[in-house]
Amino acid sequence: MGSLFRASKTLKSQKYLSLLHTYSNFPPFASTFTLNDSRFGVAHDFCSNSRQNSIDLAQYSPERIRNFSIIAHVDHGKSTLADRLLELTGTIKRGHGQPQYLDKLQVERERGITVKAQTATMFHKCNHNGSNTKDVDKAPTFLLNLIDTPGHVDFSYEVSRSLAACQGALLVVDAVQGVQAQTVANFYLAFESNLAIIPVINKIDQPTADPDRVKAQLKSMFDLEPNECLLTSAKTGLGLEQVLPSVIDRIPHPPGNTSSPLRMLLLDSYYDEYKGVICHVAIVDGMLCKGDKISSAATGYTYEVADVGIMHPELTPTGVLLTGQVGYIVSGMRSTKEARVGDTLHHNRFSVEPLPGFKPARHMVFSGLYPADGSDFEALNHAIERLTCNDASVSVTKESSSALGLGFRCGFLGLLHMDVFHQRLEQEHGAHVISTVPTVPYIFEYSDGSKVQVQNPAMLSSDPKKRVTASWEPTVLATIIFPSEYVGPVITLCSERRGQQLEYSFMDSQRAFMKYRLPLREIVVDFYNELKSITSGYASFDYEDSDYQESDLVKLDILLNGQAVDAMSTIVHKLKAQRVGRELVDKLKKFIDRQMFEITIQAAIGTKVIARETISAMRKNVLAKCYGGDVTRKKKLLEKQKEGKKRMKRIGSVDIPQEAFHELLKVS
Ligand SMILES: Nc1nc2c(ncn2[C@@H]2O[C@H](COP(=O)(O)OP(=O)(O)OP(=O)(O)O)[C@@H](O)[C@H]2O)c(=O)[nH]1
Repeated sequence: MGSLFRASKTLKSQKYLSLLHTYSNFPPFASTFTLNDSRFGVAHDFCSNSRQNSIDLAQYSPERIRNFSIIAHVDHGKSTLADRLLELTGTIKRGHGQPQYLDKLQVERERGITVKAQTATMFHKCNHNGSNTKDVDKAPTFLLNLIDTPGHVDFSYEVSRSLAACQGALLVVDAVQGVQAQTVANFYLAFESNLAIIPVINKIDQPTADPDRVKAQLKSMFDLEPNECLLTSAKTGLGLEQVLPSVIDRIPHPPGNTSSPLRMLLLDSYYDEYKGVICHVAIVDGMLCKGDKISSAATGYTYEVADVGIMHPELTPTGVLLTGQVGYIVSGMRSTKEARVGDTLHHNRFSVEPLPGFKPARHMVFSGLYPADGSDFEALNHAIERLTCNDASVSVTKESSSALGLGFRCGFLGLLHMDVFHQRLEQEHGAHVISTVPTVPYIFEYSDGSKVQVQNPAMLSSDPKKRVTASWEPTVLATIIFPSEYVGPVITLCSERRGQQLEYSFMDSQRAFMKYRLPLREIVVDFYNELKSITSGYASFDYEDSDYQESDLVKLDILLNGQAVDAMSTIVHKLKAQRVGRELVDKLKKFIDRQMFEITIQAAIGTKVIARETISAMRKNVLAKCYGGDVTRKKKLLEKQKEGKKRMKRIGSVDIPQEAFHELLKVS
């Protein structure tokens, strides 16, 4: 495409026209496309659909496109920096009154974290040598696709997918906190994807900012040159003018072949009530027009493109997407099973070599999801299907529990991911769910020689002929960075969690760096909170999955009035069974209201009871504190009690509130 712009005006338009006719499904001259670039002198009719569209993408050859991500440790300022860049390029209004513009989900705004990668297309005039030109009118305009990514380790799958559409990344590091665990993880994700990395030291407005120390850390850990670091404050705007020129100058343009048949990578999708499935795509080769017929390499299904455009920052139809561009398509896909993230879409008339796609997500935590009201199973099914369209990293299979009825076993990338998924189910789809105790995927070997992966304790065979002869649990390689004065407590915590130290060094005089192999089971629940509390909030933590290790595992059952509640059983290390059993029983006692009869709560391994509590009988009288005769107040309290009961789950004869299930999740 580079030569395209060096060629004559006629050649340019002819080449585009011939490309369009070769690779689009439109017959020659039936479709027209308006090329408005004044340098061309003439306006060419090119594709009928873009006539109404004010943005003309035809003038952006790959040489004038930069696709980049913003990556960083949690809270180092990615979303704020993204806001400033969107304002700087006029993509959103300054003072638009909505900080962290790209954090669109309610859960993101409430928790102040990014959980979904978001793309926004910006246009910026700049001279290619990287300096903002004095003569703005003469400088060429670049099309910049910015992808804001989550920082939390549970969402690193989002980061690695986003990086597949990029050639470069801004590695944002807090000038006070310096390099943290997710800085290390994200750097290696970008490095292994061969991206150009621009270090950005942010928050330099802070009184305790120490950019020189951070520069030294970046040099010693990643060999990034101090003079390549940009110094910014996304809050005050200091130093921001260097960011986009550096992106244009230091990040290569997308490769891709404009004259090859269309190949586009499906990056993400979500369900829109009005438009159906909307897919985010990156055009790797060729071009796509509205009305084209495309096929999926994964499913073989064919679709007609009903709408195509860019996120600028909201969906903006352009009628066309060209090589190197990132945008969205609406193609009448009906379900999430059709929109497969990592799939290659191509014109149905040409068969193409599929793109490598993405590594499948590895699920770290499994949990059962059941409708709070058994009759809502279909509604929950529908809600999960819609949500997995926007979160392809969740695995879903149907399962049934004797206590909770029909439900789903879902695999998540971590506990925060699981929590966010629940919240989104409730907030975005109005579903009320009960989740079972999370478990990690164990492997068990039986006396008949068979081996099974167990994602649900209920799957463990109770057949006496099939005794468990060996068991294995998954482990992770954890990176922990923290101030050196906390070395003692961190080592103690890791040994309590059955960790094995692999590496121990100092990044500089103030910060220690440790690598541990830890059983996944030990970190999924509250390891990070504990680590934060023993280091006064200064430790950062990240992990990658590793091998399975042999381990002595047992199934721990919870019995209510002698009846086992399958949704509450869990698999634990034998040495920890006693403590975990006691904690589970104590928690349940706190959360189950006294009822008209006595309730016994027991924790047991096989037939051996290891902990027991009793709740004595009594009806909870909600009107006890309500003196006097205000009928409306009494009615209100009784209504509230009724509402509360609806949210309880009757197991055998015992009503268990939803919170009890949630509390059990926190026991490790
Ligand atoms: N003082 C100062 N504060 C900043 C700056 N940039 C961001 N912040 C603040 O830092 C906090 C985190 O900023 P975010 O932009 O949400 O960080 P993030 O990296 O996107 O966070 P995650 O999406 O959760 O990973 C917010 O309170 C911002 O206002 C800066 O340059 N200076």
